[in-house]
Amino acid sequence: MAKEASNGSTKPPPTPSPLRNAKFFQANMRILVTGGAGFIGSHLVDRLMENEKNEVIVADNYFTGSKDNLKKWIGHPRFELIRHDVTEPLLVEVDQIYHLACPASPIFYKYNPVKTIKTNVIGTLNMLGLAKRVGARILLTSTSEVYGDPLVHPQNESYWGNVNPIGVRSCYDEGKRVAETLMFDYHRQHGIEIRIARIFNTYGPRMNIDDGRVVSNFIAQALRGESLTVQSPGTQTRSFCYVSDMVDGLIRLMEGENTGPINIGNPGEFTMLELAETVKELINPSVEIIMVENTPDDPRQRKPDITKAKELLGWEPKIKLRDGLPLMEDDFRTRLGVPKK
Ligand SMILES: NC(=O)c1ccc[n+]([C@@H]2O[C@H](COP(=O)([O-])OP(=O)(O)OC[C@H]3O[C@@H](n4cnc5c(N)ncnc54)[C@H](O)[C@@H]3O)[C@@H](O)[C@H]2O)c1
Ligand SMILES: O=C(O)[C@H]1O[C@H](OP(=O)(O)OP(=O)(O)OC[C@H]2O[C@@H](n3ccc(=O)[nH]c3=O)[C@H](O)[C@@H]2O)[C@H](O)[C@@H](O)[C@@H]1O
Repeated sequence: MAKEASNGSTKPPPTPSPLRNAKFFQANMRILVTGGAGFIGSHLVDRLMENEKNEVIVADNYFTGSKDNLKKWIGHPRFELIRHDVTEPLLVEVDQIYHLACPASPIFYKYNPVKTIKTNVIGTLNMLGLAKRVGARILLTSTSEVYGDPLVHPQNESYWGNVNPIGVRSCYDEGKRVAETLMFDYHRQHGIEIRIARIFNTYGPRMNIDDGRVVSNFIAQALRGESLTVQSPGTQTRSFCYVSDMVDGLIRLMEGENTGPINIGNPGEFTMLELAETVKELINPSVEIIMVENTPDDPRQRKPDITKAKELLGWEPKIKLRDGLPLMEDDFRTRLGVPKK
């Protein structure tokens, strides 16, 4: 049983699938990754596939993800890729579910907000229903956006947040808040084994080139020789975690004994102007930095308090921003066809 934050009595977890006792059952761990064709999901799949005891099933509707991210596993006997939208029920027999499916870049989650909230609410309900039916443990990738425009800094998990319920970001941040609520209600009411990660801004290879998020925007702009677009006022802060650190944190959370929510992120905090200056210095000193208009409800500051992750998961990030940016640059150069001089 998970140790923590149950906020009330819980039922014991449901018994796992009868397949567990079947005569021809293989001792492999079957793992479903929703959103596994996306940025974080595909890196997670790479790590899970390294373990020969794991069978991995990816369910993705390819809204922001791509088969390309998984091409090295297509056809592998321990890997299966399903075109599936999580707003529809899914019937598979699995032991663990990493539930990532949801567009993450503000440009994409605001593109069809009704679909985004359906993905967060109905999609999470469907995955919890699946977890209940087969007795699987389920991990939700929630977000630091549940803290909204935070009035507490840095943010720890006991902060309830400052979120606009009717703004243009609400489909995502309120959607994730409901998803967290559903996770805890299924845990208390049905004994489902849950894990909640509150992910802070993550970057790395395989982000969509035109993803719209700040790190990928600045790197693509620097490589194309375009001006770096800092959205005003430029003093807003974010804390950036390299994707391999993130994947390590997610797996530790899934394998550990704590429900969470647990912040997973890198506490190194930068203003967007500082980030632009760093990208300019490291990638293309000849580009300009320009100030452009911002979007509504942009959080002014964000930095994770990772005390819980350190104590409960023995996790902390290893890769500093200055070391992670060049790793991402190499991947973007290859995809944009811009060789190093
Ligand atoms: N990258 C970050 O900085 C960050 C920060 C906080 C939380 N998260 C969370 O982590 C998860 C992964 O984020 P990412 O950065 O890899 O984003 P991403 O957009 O690259 O990946 C999301 C994946 O989910 C798929 N998807 C979207 N809607 C779906 C649906 N209805 N049914 C099935 N698949 C669907 C997409 O096609 C894509 O492959 C998301 O849940 C996101 O909210 C990410
Ligand atoms: O980590 C999180 O919890 C959330 O963070 C991000 O949302 P956001 O921080 O707004 O991400 P970006 O779009 O990358 O913006 C970061 C900052 O950069 C600024 N920005 C963005 C793009 C750009 O070209 N220039 C620029 O200055 C934005 O105004 C914002 O202040 C992710 O996109 C969400 O998926 C995720 O859940």
